[in-house]
Amino acid sequence: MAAVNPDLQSERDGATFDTNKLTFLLDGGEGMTERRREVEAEALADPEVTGGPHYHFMSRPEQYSDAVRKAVHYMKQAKTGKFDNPADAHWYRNTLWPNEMAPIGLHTTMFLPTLENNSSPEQKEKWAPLAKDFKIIGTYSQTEMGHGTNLKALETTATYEPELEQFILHSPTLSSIKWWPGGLGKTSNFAVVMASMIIKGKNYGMHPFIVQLRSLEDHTVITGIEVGDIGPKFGFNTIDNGYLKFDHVRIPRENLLMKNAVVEPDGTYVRIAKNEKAAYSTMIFVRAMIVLEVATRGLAQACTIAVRYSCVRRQSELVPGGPEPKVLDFQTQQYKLLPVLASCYAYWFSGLFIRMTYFQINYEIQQGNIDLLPELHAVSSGLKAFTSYGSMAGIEQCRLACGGHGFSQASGLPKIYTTMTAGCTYEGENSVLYLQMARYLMKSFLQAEKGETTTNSVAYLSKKNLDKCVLGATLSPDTIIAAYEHRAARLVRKAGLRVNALEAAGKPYHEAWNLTSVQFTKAAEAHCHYFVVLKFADTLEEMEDEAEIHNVLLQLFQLYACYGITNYAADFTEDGFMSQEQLDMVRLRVLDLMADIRPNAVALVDSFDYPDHILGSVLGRYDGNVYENLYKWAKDSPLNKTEVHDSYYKYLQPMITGKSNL
Ligand SMILES: CCCCCCCCCCCCCCCCCCCCCC(=O)SCCNC(=O)CCNC(=O)[C@H](O)C(C)(C)COP(=O)(O)OP(=O)(O)OC[C@H]1O[C@@H](n2cnc3c(N)ncnc32)[C@H](O)[C@@H]1OP(=O)(O)O
Ligand SMILES: Cc1cc2nc3c(=O)[nH]c(=O)nc-3n(C[C@H](O)[C@H](O)[C@H](O)COP(=O)(O)OP(=O)(O)OC[C@H]3O[C@@H](n4cnc5c(N)ncnc54)[C@H](O)[C@@H]3O)c2cc1C
Repeated sequence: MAAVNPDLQSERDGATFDTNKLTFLLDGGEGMTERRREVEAEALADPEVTGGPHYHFMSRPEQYSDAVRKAVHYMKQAKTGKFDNPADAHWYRNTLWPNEMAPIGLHTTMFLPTLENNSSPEQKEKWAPLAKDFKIIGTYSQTEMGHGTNLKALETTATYEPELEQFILHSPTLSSIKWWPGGLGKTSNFAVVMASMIIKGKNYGMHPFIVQLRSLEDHTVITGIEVGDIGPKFGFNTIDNGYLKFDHVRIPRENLLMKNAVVEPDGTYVRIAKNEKAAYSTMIFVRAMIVLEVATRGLAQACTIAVRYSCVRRQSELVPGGPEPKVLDFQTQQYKLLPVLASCYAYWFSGLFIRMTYFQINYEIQQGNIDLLPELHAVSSGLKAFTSYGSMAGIEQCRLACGGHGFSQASGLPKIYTTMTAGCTYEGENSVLYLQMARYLMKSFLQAEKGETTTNSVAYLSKKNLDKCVLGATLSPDTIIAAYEHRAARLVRKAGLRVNALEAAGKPYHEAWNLTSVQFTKAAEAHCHYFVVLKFADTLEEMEDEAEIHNVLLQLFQLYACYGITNYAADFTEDGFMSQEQLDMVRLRVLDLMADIRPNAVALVDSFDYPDHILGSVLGRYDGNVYENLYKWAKDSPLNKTEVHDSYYKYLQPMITGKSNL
C-alpha cells in the first residue's frame, strides 16, 4: 500500500478521539462493525466484485450488462444461504454495487417484502421461497406514465371474471402504461403489479397482484404483455427502469395477494386489514430505510471525499507570503463543509431511530395492533423527505467545495449525487410526503386546541411552550430542543389557524388546505428539523463512558442546531421568541464551533469507515495520494487509447488538410 499523504496523516495524528469507537456507535455496536468489515473484506478480495470493467469508461448498455453479471454472482452466493442475515446481504450488495442500483434491487427491497407482508400464509409459502432462491426475479410495478403520486387514480385494471376465476389485467390508455419500476425493462420475469380491482363493475381500488412477465425458459415475453426499458436517465445507469403494457392478460384469482383483502370465487370481496391503506405497507418500509441507507450514506460518502480532499488540496495564502494552506483552513471552506458534516451525523442518528422504530411498529402491526401506523407513516414520510433533500443539497455543496476536480467523475461525487437525488422523488415525491405529514400535524394541532394530549413525535404540540427563548452561550441541548419545539409548534399552529380562518370565511376545506399548503410544507419541515435535533440529543444522552466522542458529537450537535437557527432565523425571531442578541450569539457560535471541530474533521469522516472501493473517488482516497491517481485516471480514459482519435480522420482532417486517410 502506498504511503499516506503526510497532509492527511497529520490530521489523523491530531484527532482527539478513537475513530474506531465512533464507528462502533454508528454501526450500532462493535459486533456489527466487525461483521460488516468481514463481509466487506470478503467481497473486496473477490475479483468478481472489484475486478470488472471500469464503471465510468463503459457505455450504459455495458454498465447494465456488467451489473447483471454481478447480480448473477450475488444470486449464486445468496442461494447457498450465505446472506440469510439481511444485514450481511445489505453490506455485500453495497460493496458489489457502490452507489449503483442493482438490476435486482427492486427484487430484494420491494418485491420480496411485498410477497412476505401482503400474501396469505399459503401464498407466502408458495411464492416467497421461489423469490428468495431467485427461481423467479421480480419487481414492484406501481407507477404509471400518468400517475405516480395519486394512487387512487391508477388506471391499470384487474377485472374479475367469476366464471373462470380469473382477473384480466389491462392497460386501457397510454397514460396507464406502467412506467419506472426498477429491473422491469429487461431483468425481471415476474412483478407485483398494483392495479385497480374491479368486481361486477365496482372499483375496489389499488391491490397487489403477482404476475408472470417473461418465460422462465427463455425470457421471452408472455403473450399480451409488452415490456421494455424506458431509456437513459439522470443516473441509475445500471438498472433497467421499465415500462409495461397489458392487453387483457389473464391471471388466476389466487394471484391477488390476499393478506389484506380476499376475493372469493364468486367475486365476493372481503376486506381483512383493519386499515384501508394496508396495501401501501411496502412503501413505508422503503421510506423508513431510505433515511439511513440512501440519504445519510450518500451524504457521508460525499463528506468523506470533500473533507479529505480539502486537507490534501493546498491553494492560495492565509499568511501573506506564507505557504499555501490546506483549503480546509479557510473559514469559508469550513462553512461549506462542517455544517454538512454535522447534518450527516444528525441524519444518521435519526436513520438508526426510524429503522428500529419501523421494525418495532411493523411487528405490532403484524400482530394486529395498528394504533401506531399513522405515527409511523407520518414520521417515515417526513424524515424521508427531510433527509433526502438535505443530503441532495449537501452532496452538491461537497462537490462545489472540491473546485474543478469535483466536476470530474474521478471525484466520485456525480455518481453519488445522481444516485442519491433520485431519493427525493421515488417512494413518494418529497412535497407530497411533507403534505402527508402535514395532515398528521393538522390533526394533532386540532387535538391540542381541544386540550387533548398529543403523543409520540407530536407530544410537544400539546405542551405549554416557552414564550421566550432561554438559549445561552453554553448551548445546552434542552434549550436548543425548546427553541426548535417552539418554532415547529408555532408554524404548525399558524398553518392550522389559517386553514380554520379560510374555512370560517367560506372556503371549502380542500381549498383552504391548498391555500395553506406552502405554510404546511414549511411546518412539516420545521417539525422534522426539530425531530432530528431531538434524536441527536437523545443519542448524546444515551451515550456511555466515551468522553472524547461525546465531546466531539456535542460540538457537532451544537453546530447542526446553530446552523439551522441561522438559516431559518426569521422562524425563531419574528414572533419575538429569540432576541437579536441571541441570534447574533448563535451566529458567532457557529464560527467558534467550526474552529473547534476542524482538527477532528478527517477523523469524523474516517469514522464512517468507507473502503475506497465504495467511495469510488480519486479525491477521497484514504491515502490522500490524489494527484498521481488523477493523472493515472486521465491516462486510462478511453479517448486516450489512440494517439489520434478516429474523429480526426472523419471530420477534422478533411477540413484542415482537404483530404482524408479513412
Ligand atoms: C444493520 C443493517 C440492517 C439493514 C437491514 C435492512 C436492509 C434493507 C436495505 C434497504 C435499502 C433501501 C434502499 C432503497 C432503495 C430504494 C429503491 C426504490 C426505488 C423506488 C421505488 C418506488 O418509487 S415505488 C413507488 C412509490 N410510490 C409512491 O410512494 C407513491 C406516493 N403516493 C402515495 O403514497 C399515496 O398516494 C399518498 C400520497 C400517501 C396519498 O394516498 P391516498 O390518496 O390513498 O390517501 P390520502 O392522502 O387521501 O390519505 C388518506 C389517509 O391515509 C393515510 N395514509 C396514506 N398513506 C398511508 C400509509 N402508507 N400508511 C398508513 N396510512 C396512510 C393518510 O395519512 C390519511 O390519513 P388521515 O385521513 O387520517 O389523515
Ligand atoms: C429513479 C426512480 C426509480 C423509480 N422506481 C420505481 C419503482 O421501482 N416502482 C414504481 O412503481 N415506481 C418507481 N418510480 C416512480 C416514483 O415512485 C414516482 O415517480 C414518484 O412517486 C413521484 O410520482 P410522479 O412521478 O407521479 O410525480 P408527480 O406527482 O407527477 O410530481 C410532479 C410535481 O407535482 C407535485 N404534486 C403532485 N401531486 C401533488 C399534491 N397532491 N400536492 C402537491 N403537489 C403535488 C409534486 O410535488 C411534484 O413537484 C421511480 C422513480 C424514479 C425517479
